[in-house]
Amino acid sequence: MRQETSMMENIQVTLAKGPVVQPRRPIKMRSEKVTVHYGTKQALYDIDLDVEENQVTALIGPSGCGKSTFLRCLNRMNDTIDIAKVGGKITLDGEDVYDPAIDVVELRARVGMVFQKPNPFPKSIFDNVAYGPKIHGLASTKAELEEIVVTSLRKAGLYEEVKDRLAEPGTGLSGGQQQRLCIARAIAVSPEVILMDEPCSALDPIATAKVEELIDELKQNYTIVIVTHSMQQAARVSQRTAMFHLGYLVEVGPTEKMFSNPDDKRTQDYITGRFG
Ligand SMILES: Nc1ncnc2c1ncn2[C@@H]1O[C@H](COP(=O)(O)OP(=O)(O)OP(=O)(O)O)[C@@H](O)[C@H]1O
Repeated sequence: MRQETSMMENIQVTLAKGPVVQPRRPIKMRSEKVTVHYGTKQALYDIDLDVEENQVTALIGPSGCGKSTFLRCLNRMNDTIDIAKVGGKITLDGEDVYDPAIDVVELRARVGMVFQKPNPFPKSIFDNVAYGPKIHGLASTKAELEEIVVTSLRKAGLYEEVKDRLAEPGTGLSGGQQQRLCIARAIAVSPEVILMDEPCSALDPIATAKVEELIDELKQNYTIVIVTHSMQQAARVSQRTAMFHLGYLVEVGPTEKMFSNPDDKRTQDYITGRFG
């Protein structure tokens, strides 16, 4: 009970530092009655969720509730899983992302993804970031490409640490630096939305703090959806929180409200550590 109270106190302290009034923003992505089946097993039921522009939306809920499955619906990463079948509708700026006319490679440049475990390519730091802009034809000269790489590394808060070793392998960086390199790689193709699937779960507290600071800065230019198991992290970085349970979206709302006065008992139980 004491542990529960102190977790709530921590979250309250974190929230107390954040902005209090959260005006609603334009809707960047909208999910309507989204379902996912893996074979015969249903993983998501009728998910209606609006993702607001230039905000961080946190997806929380106990293990196996469908957070990652939902995240992967947003840029059609579930297409890569043979047995996954997605129903319902998802739009990006009002455009149906499951429309057969949509170029999925293009979609994934607009809706980028950062994974749980940093996964730099076995290439140099420079090439890791340059790869996307090259295949998408975003630079017509070497100088333009260099400019994109440097700007992306700066935006990811990594440039100062790596500027003297851009030709060295990305895999030689620390875990936290590798994760920021992966964020730079996502940024390099000028995405509009960045999906993050537990981006700090493999990082130590200092590297986690750096990535969290970065997420806070990135929301000025990008819309971010993050899956996290850490209630403190959700409270620190997000403006909106969506609570999933057993494949259902239990509730979604301003993070402050979700952690201080949730509507649903399951949210209350989860954030106070009663299950999960
Ligand atoms: N590739 C897959 N094939 C079959 N079933 C899957 C697959 N991926 C996920 N599932 C199932 O879908 C359900 C939701 O899983 P998902 O990974 O989306 O949950 P989660 O909330 O992200 O979990 P965690 O917090 O543990 O990462 C689970 O029952 C899981 O076993």
